[in-house]
Amino acid sequence: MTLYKPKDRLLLGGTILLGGLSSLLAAFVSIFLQRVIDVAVAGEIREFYRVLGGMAAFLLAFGVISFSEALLGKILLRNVTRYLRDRVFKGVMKQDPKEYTAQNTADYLSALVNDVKLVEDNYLVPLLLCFQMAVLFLATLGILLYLSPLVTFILLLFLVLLFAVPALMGKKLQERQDAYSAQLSSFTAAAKDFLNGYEVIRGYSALHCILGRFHKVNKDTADKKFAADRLMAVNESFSDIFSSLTVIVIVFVAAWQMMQGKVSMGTLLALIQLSGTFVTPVVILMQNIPKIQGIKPVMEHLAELMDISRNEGEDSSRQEYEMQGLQEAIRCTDLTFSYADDQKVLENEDFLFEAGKKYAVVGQSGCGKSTLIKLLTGYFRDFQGQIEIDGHSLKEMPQEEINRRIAVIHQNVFLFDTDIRDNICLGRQYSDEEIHKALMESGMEDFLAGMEGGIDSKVGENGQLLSGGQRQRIAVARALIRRTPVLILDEGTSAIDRETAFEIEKRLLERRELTVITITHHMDERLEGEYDGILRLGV
Ligand SMILES: Nc1ncnc2c1ncn2[C@@H]1O[C@H](COP(=O)(O)OP(=O)(O)OP(=O)(O)O)[C@@H](O)[C@H]1O
Repeated sequence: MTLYKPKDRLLLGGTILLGGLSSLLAAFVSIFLQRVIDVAVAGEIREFYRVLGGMAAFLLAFGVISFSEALLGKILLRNVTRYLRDRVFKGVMKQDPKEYTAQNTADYLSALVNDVKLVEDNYLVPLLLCFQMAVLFLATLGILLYLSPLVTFILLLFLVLLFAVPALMGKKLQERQDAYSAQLSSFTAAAKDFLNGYEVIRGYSALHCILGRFHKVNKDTADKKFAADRLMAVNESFSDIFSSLTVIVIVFVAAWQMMQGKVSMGTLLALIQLSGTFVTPVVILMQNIPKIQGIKPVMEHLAELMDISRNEGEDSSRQEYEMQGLQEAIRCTDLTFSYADDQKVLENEDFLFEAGKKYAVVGQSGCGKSTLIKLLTGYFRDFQGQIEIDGHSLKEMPQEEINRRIAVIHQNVFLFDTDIRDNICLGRQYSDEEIHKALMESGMEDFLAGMEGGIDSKVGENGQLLSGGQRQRIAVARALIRRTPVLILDEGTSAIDRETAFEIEKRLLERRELTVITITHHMDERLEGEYDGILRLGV
């Protein structure tokens, strides 16, 4: 899985380099310490000031390098997490509808929020730290070897034993991290569900029951995290014991060597100081290596979501579709479709929707009317039989080409949490005239006149600041402004009062160039005569 853009690789290299350099400098503090003590014991005052000056310059360089390294590290984290979220989001949105709906949207949310955070905390930060600590460790080892080979040899014996611990725990921790990540996803799904159900919970006094469910999923999540943390605790306590033991060993062995006259007072103090810089990297490496090993399943999950690189074929087939609009007809031949293998929703259906004509599709609830729309608009393409738009097979048509020809006004309108204008234009540029026309045709002007912010009024989360009818009129305007030659109304005016709905539909049916397909349970009898064909599904 690629975590970095090419320019971030440079950043990573720079961070590692500076991190290594600052660790190297940190290890050399002990040499200054040794020098200053030995000079002081010998009473060499001039040499004492020289060492002091050197120390000041050294600290300055150390500060600059350490700050630059910290800053580069933060920039790297920002870039990588941003890049990861962008790629996961893009990958998820590019899935085909069947793949997309196979998982709960909370899974995607959890990947974007929790899993990316886990990668930051348990992979990126530890990885940078480990590089830095590895350099610090090697530098310390070199200096230790120079000051006292005996102490170094004893410490190395400890190490062999200590690195066995994270290696043994890595796999178990990986399993527990994986379980925690999956549980976080379930937690997000449940919390999202309960929060969305606020009105039902209040209206049916279901709070007690929902609190119980929340308590359970919350407890399971905390337990899964604790299971992983418990393993980390073993690791952490082992590290603490090791730290104390190392210092004790160094002090005793070095003091014994001093009594033998083999090391100076300065070397003894330098060795004591080095015990810190020897222990710290080892402890940090011990604590972080299992984290890095444990994050593998989370990274694999993110990689799966990112790597859905579907070729939507927008450019490759543009030539073929130069003909704009709908010239002749949409023809469905022997159309069969099922969601599950054993249950056919549509079976051997034939339809012809000719350009400029008006059709009503009627049928009882559950007979497959909305499914037919999903097939006509290329949402599901794994049907049997044929759908052709002006002779072109819809299965091979790029989505963009289908969207240029067909717009749907859905019964359940989704509105983004922005303003009315944005919900109509959906990121495209339209002239004031085009917007005005769409507002008029969708019957929106009346209700906009009563709103202080007009078309720039906020709609709230999924349009909750508006009424159902107002939301539906926005959906009508959203479809009309695209000026597609085909308009499908999936009960698209059911939330609007009868008279306004009649007016809107009548106006649409009067537009000669427009092909209209209305899906409805209740056809206004005044409009029946306006249709060129009434298709009955499921009879
Ligand atoms: N995403 C889906 N996965 C599985 N089955 C589905 C899915 N969507 C719809 N169905 C099933 O397909 C059948 C047809 O559903 P569809 O929504 O097309 O009916 P409809 O005629 O539009 O119904 P209504 O008039 O009540 O809106 C139903 O039995 C429904 O349970």
